[in-house]
Amino acid sequence: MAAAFEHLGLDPRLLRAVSELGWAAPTAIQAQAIPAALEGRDLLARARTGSGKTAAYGLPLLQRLLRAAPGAAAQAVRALVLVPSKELGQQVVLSLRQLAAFCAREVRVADICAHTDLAAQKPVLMERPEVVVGTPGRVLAHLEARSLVLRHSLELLVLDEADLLSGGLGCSGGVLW
Ligand SMILES: Nc1ncnc2c1ncn2[C@@H]1O[C@H](COP(=O)(O)OP(=O)(O)OP(=O)(O)O)[C@@H](O)[C@H]1O
Repeated sequence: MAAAFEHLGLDPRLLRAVSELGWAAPTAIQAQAIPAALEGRDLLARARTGSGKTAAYGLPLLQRLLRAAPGAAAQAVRALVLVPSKELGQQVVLSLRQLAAFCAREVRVADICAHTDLAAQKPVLMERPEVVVGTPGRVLAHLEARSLVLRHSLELLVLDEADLLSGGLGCSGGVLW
């Protein structure tokens, strides 16, 4: 039987969010992935659709950002989640915000997936959110415009639905989901 969420070493604020969502126990992918990710290991995970992969990376990602939260003066983008479509991105943002509901001040999640004017998204990034969720095209455009700077602050990279992303990125490493 899978371990209870309480036995995974998660921050009480994350446990409270999980409880509010009514989740009784981790799914199989969550029970396997969360302890390994909390140890800081790079992961490549695959599970069927609807198996709870978003929280499998989302919970350890949030935990890591909470565990070593720098002071407000050092605010910067620390985690990047790349998604293949804006629709998936919106789902991921919603899930991460639900999981971060009780630490929303410490960990802010920005959505730059929408295909709106770049200038309209810049204020979101100027807030220096800890987590950015975006499609490769949008992220690249913001990097080129220097409205997104990752070089000195990025700690965590997630490639969600990496099989759909990899053609566009030509990637062969990182944290793949
Ligand atoms: N431990 C859990 N207990 C109950 N429900 C859960 C649990 N973890 C996730 N869920 C719910 O299961 C649903 C599917 O989760 P999620 O979207 O993360 O799956 P997924 O594996 O990423 O799916 P997809 O491959 O379609 O993106 C969501 O509604 C989520 O809230």
